[in-house]
Amino acid sequence: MEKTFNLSRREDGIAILTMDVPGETMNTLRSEFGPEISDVLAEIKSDSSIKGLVLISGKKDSFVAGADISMLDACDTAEDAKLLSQQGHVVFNELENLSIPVVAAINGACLGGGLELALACHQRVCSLNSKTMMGLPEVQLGLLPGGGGTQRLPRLVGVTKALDMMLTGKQLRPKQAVKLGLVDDAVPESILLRTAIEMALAGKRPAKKKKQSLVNQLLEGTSAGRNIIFDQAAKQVAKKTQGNYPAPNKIIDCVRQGMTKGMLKGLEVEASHFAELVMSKESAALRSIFFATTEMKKESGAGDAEPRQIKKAMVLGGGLMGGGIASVTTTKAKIPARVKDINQAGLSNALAYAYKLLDKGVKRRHMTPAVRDNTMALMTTTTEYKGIKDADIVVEAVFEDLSLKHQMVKDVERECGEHTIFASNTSSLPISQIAEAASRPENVIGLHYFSPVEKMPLVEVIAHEKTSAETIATTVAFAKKQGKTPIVVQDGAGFYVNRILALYMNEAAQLLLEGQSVEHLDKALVKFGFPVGPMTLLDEVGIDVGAKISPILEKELGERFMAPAAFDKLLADDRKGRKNGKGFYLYGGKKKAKEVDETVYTVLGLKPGVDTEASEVAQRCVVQMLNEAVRCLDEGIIASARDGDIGAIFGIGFPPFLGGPFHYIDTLGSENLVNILENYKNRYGDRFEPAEKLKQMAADGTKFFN
Ligand SMILES: C[C@@H](O)CC(=O)SCCNC(=O)CCNC(=O)[C@H](O)C(C)(C)COP(=O)(O)OP(=O)(O)OC[C@H]1O[C@@H](n2cnc3c(N)ncnc32)[C@H](O)[C@@H]1OP(=O)(O)O
Repeated sequence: MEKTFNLSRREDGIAILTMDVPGETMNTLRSEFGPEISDVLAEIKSDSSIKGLVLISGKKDSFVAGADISMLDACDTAEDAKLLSQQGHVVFNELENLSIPVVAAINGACLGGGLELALACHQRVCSLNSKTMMGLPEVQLGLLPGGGGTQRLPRLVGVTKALDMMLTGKQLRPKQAVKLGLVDDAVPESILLRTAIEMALAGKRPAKKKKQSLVNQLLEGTSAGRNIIFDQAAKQVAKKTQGNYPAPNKIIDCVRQGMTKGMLKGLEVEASHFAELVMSKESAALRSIFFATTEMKKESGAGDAEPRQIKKAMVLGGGLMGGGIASVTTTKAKIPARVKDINQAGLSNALAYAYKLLDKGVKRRHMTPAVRDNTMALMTTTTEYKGIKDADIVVEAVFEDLSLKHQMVKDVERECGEHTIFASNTSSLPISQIAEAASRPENVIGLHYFSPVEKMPLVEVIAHEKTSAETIATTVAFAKKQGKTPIVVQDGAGFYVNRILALYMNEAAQLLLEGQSVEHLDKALVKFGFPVGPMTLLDEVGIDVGAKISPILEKELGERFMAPAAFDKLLADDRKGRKNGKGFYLYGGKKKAKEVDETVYTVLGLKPGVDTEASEVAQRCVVQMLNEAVRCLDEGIIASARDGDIGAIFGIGFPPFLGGPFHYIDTLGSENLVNILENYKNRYGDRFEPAEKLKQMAADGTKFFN
């Protein structure tokens, strides 16, 4: 069998240990490597000519991406998982206890177990390659660093900073890693190996400890101080996770026990907690998201169709969405974008949007002002159709007005090339209706972004029946370059995400009209696992936007989408939400905590105070979303349950620890869900009628995923 580890000796006594997993694009750690690495370590220990060791990756732009997540997925019992962690401890401890200096030379992704491997080395040097990132992202998989990271990281960089890294899963760039003390140096890739060799030749040295503030020294230097840190961290975790994610508290416990009772005890606790988490339903759900998104990265969205290259883009409309789209096009995809608006204000907004994003990078020191300015030069502006003949794609982001979009289709076909794609960012209008104005309908497609564009990872690529496969593939590739996760959905009012969101929001509105308070509603859905509650979301998206979409959905999809009429009173009272400082909440005040605008009850003629059990409030809203998601799958709006899960999680923040609507239905059981819906139908009306596909699955006892 081809080897993963290759040991080469130099005349100066430094040995180079190269890790290169055969046939893989990334190095990952697998238990099967155990015997091989143990043999290599034995060889090193027995060879007195070896004066030092440098560990490096044989992969381009990647050090080690962590433990093989598929290996973790294959664990049948907690004991299996515990053994994996303990194996890692044995190898990493043996590496750390070598008498010769061991230096990790890091280029590219160094994540999870990969960073734990580097932490077991005596020193670390990384390249300044833009792909060099270091972090312990296990918490994002519902796990914790099971290769000694919960013990070595706090001892290297301090408890506070170690907890911050492990509880957020943040990935550090080279200079950030040097500043933190995670690595000893960051050098150009061309001299990485040479630098590591020099460090090894210089002999074993204690890692450069970064000076800590007096407060931190006091806090971290005493058990009482550390307990304050741990208790504070636990409070923050409780607030952020609402108790829905077990990993963070176990990370805190590993660090607490290790710092209190010693590293040996800490490693023992780490292996036990790691094992429990590997077998947890939350981690299984989060791992399924990793596998799904990794699989989607390789899909064109249109079978074998080859995407055309996008060398230049145009964005019509420089407002909130247009500005965001132009910004991610230039700052992420590095594709020139020409923004057209009817006035300078819109153009200035787009420029300011991009500059603000880039300047944040300069302030955080991971971008130079020159890079910022060169990237800004990729964005040009115009109030006329000039300089766009060579645009490969035009993204339209103007008002939801069909006649206006028809005019733009005609303008683009007149002013641009015959292959130029017209991609509409419409959030509700069927693409087939927009394409009616096109003489080349095969070039017309929907490309629906979510606000804020630079943060929300999802885009919906909406094909109407005449959209060509090449147009789909090209649009999907364009979105991926922008750093987006695209799902291809079929044409239909509201597409997928807004369609399932609409019923969820309507149910929240019904609950409000029944007397639930705004804050009770929002707290109930945040407790369930959403990032924000429905009333906050409506304020953020815009009450006027929601009011515009509802009648379109009702007309196309039926009266279950009819929004409560009382909500018209909100618009009559000019309540649009955050955008005009008047909605369900107060805006512009000095208080940090958001306050409900109590006058909203007067406008709606309500006296709140019913406040039913939060779990039922949440369930009524969520089962509406689940039921409609099943209808979307049944109608072919989404191609798979996988896409439906990713769309809901990445588009509206459906709780990731539940794996998405379809994983959640499997967890609930379709029969159980049908019973819940039937019960609500009897109590609250036909809008809870279970989807036909769901009833069939309940009868057949089938699941969406095996
Ligand atoms: C011991 C404990 O501490 C437990 C752990 O270490 S848990 C694992 C922690 N590591 C991670 O969470 C990192 C996961 N990977 C990524 O975030 C990304 O893959 C990347 C940032 C490393 C690289 O991203 P990108 O350049 O976009 O490449 P892909 O995501 O497409 O990945 C390329 C192929 O590598 C496979 N892969 C990457 N990481 C892992 C992993 N940890 N386990 C298994 N496989 C991994 C990925 O599936 C791709 O494989 P393919 O065959 O090419 O499709």
